[in-house]
Amino acid sequence: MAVAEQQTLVSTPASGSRVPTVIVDDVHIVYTVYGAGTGRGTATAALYRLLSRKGSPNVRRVHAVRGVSFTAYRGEAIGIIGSNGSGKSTILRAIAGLLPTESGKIYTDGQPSLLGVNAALMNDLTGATNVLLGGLAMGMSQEEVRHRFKGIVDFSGINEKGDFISLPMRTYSSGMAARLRFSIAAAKNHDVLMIDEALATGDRAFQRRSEERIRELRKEAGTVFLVSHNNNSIRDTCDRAIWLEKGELLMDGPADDVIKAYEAHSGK
Ligand SMILES: Nc1ncnc2c1ncn2[C@@H]1O[C@H](COP(=O)(O)OP(=O)(O)OP(=O)(O)O)[C@@H](O)[C@H]1O
Repeated sequence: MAVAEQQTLVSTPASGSRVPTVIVDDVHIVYTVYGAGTGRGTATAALYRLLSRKGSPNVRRVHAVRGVSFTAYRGEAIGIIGSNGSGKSTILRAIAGLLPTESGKIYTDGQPSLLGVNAALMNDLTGATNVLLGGLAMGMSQEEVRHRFKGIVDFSGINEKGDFISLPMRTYSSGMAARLRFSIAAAKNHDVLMIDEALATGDRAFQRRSEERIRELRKEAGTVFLVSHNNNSIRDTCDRAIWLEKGELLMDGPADDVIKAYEAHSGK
């Protein structure tokens, strides 16, 4: 794989002008899948090929993002919408520097944090130890994590029904794990914070707290990207939305307008 085309943005804004935090310039992203079938024939034929182990392993390319360009500015919360497989997670992973681009360039101001990846949570360790590790992984000092510990646990709501924070993460439901991950990540101010469907797993009370925190993070001058299939979540937290479909950018504009067009398209 080629080296990721993510570059640091050196911004020297004139006073009063908007400060760009992420520039995505005509980006194409292609996954290479090794050992894939050719896609021809029936499922039975594919199973036969698999069992007979004949032929060389096939390589297939999935062109997930096609010529996408946009600029994000400080203080914006941008919703990324589109149907399943339209390239939303892929573009976020590329902005985080986790995927190389096939062509095009991504410039970022600081290190973007992709929620769920930067907070390196470990299943066999307790929630409490994960709060410490996650905080350290995000660059906080031990003192800072200790100072924020209670706030993080309270925000997550993990201890609402008993002392769960001292149990290993593997005993948590997927919703509880997602809430703790969000709470750790949201404890720090980020230049660019990207949240991929994290809000979908929490209950309504947690979603409200998270949306409030996203609004605060925006005020603290960061840029927030939110990938979600919940259009109301996007409407409540984002002023701008980007609509991807089959890897292409179909629309970029005020969240209300873009969601309206998307809903009309998807018949919701
Ligand atoms: N690791 C991978 N290897 C190969 N192809 C992949 C990989 N991850 C995603 N893809 C493909 O890239 C395309 C875009 O996927 P992506 O996960 O970015 O979509 P998405 O819009 O986030 O979807 P969803 O709403 O279902 O989460 C899809 O065709 C998918 O099959």
